[in-house]
Amino acid sequence: QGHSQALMSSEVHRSGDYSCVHPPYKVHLVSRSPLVMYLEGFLTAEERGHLQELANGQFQQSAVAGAAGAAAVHSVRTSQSTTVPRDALVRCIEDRAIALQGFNMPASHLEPIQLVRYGPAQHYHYHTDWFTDAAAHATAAQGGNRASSIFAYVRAAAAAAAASDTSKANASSLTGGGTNFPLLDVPLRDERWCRFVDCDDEYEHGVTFRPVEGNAIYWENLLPLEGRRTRGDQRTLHAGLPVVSGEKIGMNIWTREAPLPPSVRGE
Ligand SMILES: O=C(O)CCC(=O)C(=O)O
Ligand SMILES: [Fe+2]
Repeated sequence: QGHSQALMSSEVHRSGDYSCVHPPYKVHLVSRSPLVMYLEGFLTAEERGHLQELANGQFQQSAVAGAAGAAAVHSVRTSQSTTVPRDALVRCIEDRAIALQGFNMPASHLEPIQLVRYGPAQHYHYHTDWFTDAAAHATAAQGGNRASSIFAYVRAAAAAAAASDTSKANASSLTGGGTNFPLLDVPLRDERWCRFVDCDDEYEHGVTFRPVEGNAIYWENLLPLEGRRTRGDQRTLHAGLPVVSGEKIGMNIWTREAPLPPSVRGE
């Protein structure tokens, strides 16, 4: 009796034998300005496994938005990426991203969830998630700019060995691959942070988050100007540092200022 009441009062969506049950993740404030929050346990092991299945065989060389407005494959981002189709589990993660941001933003503000994969030596050089070339990428018709980012660690492990491959190279666990925010001026002095951030890092280098499976970083990309105008916050500059060994898979959820056109958002 108590059990079924608990199920009824929490939000449970069913689709086939899948139920959307949000994990009780913990939020740790990293910075008030820019707003950065650390989300411990944002993705469950089931979700991480399912996301990797959806992406299996789909990864392609990542594109970077180029100055001419065309997506260009560029050495600043040597990882591979893919968007994932929106099934019941992916919708569950989207619901969580909306709830985190105050419930009242429609799902149409969310870009399709993107996964990004890095092998040894692969990295994403310093960039902002907000578009610096707003005229090309952030018009009202395109949903405006990227108001917030959620970056989660889906996989941080030894590379999945090919069945035929017994070499030791594939067996080494993930080293490197942190997410560095060089302009984030927040000395995280409590040693409890050291599970999540690189406490050995030089003070001048801002904050480097360790790739910890299931955990995520949330931050806001834009600062208000007068009226409804906004500008990008340069302090959100960040990089995916080079992976040294193993494999890293991350998940991006980008929230736009306004609804995306259905052609971008999908169903
Ligand atoms: O890989 C990382 O740690 C960061 C990735 C990133 O910033 C992005 O995909 O926009
Ligand atoms: Fe980024």
